[in-house]
Amino acid sequence: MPALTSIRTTGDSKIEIVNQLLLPHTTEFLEINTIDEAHDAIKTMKIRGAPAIASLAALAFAADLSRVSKTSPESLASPDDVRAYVTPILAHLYTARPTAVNLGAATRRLTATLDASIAAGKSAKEICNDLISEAHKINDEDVGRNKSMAQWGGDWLADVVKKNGGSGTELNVLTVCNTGSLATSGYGTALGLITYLHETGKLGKAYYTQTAPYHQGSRLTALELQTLDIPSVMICDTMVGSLFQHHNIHAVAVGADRIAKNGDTANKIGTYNAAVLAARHKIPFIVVAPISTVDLSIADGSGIPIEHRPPLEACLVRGAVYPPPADGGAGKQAVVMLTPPNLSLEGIYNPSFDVTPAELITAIVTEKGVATRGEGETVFDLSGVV
Ligand SMILES: CSC[C@@H](O)[C@@H](O)C(=O)COP(=O)(O)O
Repeated sequence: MPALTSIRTTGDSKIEIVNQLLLPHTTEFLEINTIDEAHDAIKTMKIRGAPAIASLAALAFAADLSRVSKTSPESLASPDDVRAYVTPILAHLYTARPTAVNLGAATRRLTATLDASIAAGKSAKEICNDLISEAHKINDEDVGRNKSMAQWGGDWLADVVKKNGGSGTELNVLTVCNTGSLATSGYGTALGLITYLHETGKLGKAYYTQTAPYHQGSRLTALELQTLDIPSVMICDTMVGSLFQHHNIHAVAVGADRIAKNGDTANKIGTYNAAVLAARHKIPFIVVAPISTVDLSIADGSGIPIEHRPPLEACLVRGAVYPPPADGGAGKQAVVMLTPPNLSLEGIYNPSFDVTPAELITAIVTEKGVATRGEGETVFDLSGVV
């Protein structure tokens, strides 16, 4: 089966996303026709995953600019008009989710394009064309770099295992959350590494946590692995320690929402738990993320803004009613409350991300290669990598 997709586009302005809140039981494509619809889709997690939200923001921006250039060209008559129009849009898109730096990297990159095109003395129309083409690049370049990261990381892991006396095949890799085609523009980051190992005959099994409370693992990673026919095992989030005690796991591979200059990494809640346990069991812990996820303006993890989701989200699970209908179709979609009625929402802690300190990370893989810590170092120096 072909890999899943999070965003599809037709022409220069039709954008559709798969509503990830309804997966894996219902595949519903939603049209994104305005900047506000893109902002809402990102904020409410109809689309999620650091690279995918940056791609949607960029594509929605391009579609909007292209539409306005055609329908009311008089509002974009001068370079100053273009700046006045696009600046608040980029600022608004940036507010949709705070932790994933890729969104900010995309809006900053578009602002830099605007500044450069204005400084070069271009006409308003040329500036708009530059912005639209740069926005498309943000989406288009994602798949290629994911494939590079997957290869760098997959080959590196096989070598490490061989150096430690293993065969470098039948590799069992645990992942957290969802980092595949649904979280990116295609192929994925950590899930891309797992896919690469599978494609090159080096994978034993992919293990993945359910990833409560949003269940990106049991809803999305399960679906992606099933679609790609990759042998896999799901575990509950609480089972990571048991898995490491009883099974031969060769690595943990995760994505990232923001990586500080010293390598401290924010990723889906539960990643830090897995890293602590991996260190205890001497299992390599690999972060796979594009360069755009590295934020050199933040010295260490204490400066990374952590999104707290609405408390109610931690009380709910989404899925389909069980048992499914006899005709083999998906059951009716349902949202079920797990907690007692009237439980105070003030008594619920719901951070969406945690920060794994660099000293627990064995390698950070980007499209440029594999960065490791120096001998005896507890941090990375990523300034040379970006
Ligand atoms: C390639 S995706 C990397 C991260 O964005 C991913 O691991 C993650 O934490 C996603 O969180 P989400 O809250 O689902 O957007």
